[in-house]
Amino acid sequence: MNSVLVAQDLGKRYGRRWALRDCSLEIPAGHVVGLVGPNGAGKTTLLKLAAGQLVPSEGRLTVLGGQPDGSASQLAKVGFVAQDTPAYSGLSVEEHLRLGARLNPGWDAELARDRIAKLGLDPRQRAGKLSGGQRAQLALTLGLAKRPELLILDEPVASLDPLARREFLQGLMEAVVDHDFSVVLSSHLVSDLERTCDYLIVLIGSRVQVAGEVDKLLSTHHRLTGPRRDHLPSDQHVVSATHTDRQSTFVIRTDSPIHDPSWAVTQLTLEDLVLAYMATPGRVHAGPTLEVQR
Ligand SMILES: Nc1ncnc2c1ncn2[C@@H]1O[C@H](COP(=O)(O)OP(=O)(O)OP(=O)(O)O)[C@@H](O)[C@H]1O
Repeated sequence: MNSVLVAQDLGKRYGRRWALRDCSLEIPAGHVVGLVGPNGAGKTTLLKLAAGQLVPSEGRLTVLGGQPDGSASQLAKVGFVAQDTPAYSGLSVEEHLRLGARLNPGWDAELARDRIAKLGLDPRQRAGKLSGGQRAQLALTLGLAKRPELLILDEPVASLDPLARREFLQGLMEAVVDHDFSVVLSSHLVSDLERTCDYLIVLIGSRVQVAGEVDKLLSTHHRLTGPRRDHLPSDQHVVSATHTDRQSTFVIRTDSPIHDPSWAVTQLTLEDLVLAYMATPGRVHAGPTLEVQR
């Protein structure tokens, strides 16, 4: 597998406090990857480490085959759009583009100019006077015009209204089609990820709970609803379980078809799947009775 990022026992500590610890994961190339997890899971820390903005306290991290050490060659390969879509408020749009050109050897001036024109942004307007959506688009333009092999976006659309979010993500997707690069995108807005991402990682407490291609994840996770049972067989990977007095609902992960007629089997949306992992991270239930044909 060609990987854009490989982390092994990666950790980052601030004083005595670990922001990320024992994090191991591998992100394959050629995907738009959605990174989700609850507040404080370590997503921003992981993404900043990958972008070379933080130095690991322990473990190993390889991004595009190199160390994210802040070197010019590594910085040229990785674009980073940070959480607060930063821009220099006193600089105009045009000045941002000029700065981008000066700082990035692979700068695609035509892409940047075309994008700004298409967005209808006035090149003379100061970034501080742009709307949140326009500032996010400017930050995305700066990230794209670097022509990175990997573009990392940390909750870029969190503060945008639904239309601005859609336009931002559409712009991102068009750029991926045109220029063929890998993307890692963190967001709490799973419905946005559902439209955008083809690979998902759920990170909780620094640990990957589940990772894989979205289609595959959706086809191997099922919701079972039926008469109350406290447990499923120990070989079942139970992601979550909820019970009323008379009814049980399990979310399970399996490649096999389910033939037990006492279960109503329904498919999950990506949001259901993420919530199932977030509700009961890492829990695997054991016990009797589920007929699964192998
Ligand atoms: N500069 C810092 N100093 C001390 N602790 C920090 C620092 N940055 C992050 N942390 C802590 O590290 C943990 C992980 O933070 P991080 O921002 O990586 O999580 P996150 O998953 O991105 O959260 P959110 O979804 O809220 O953005 C949190 O407990 C946070 O308080």
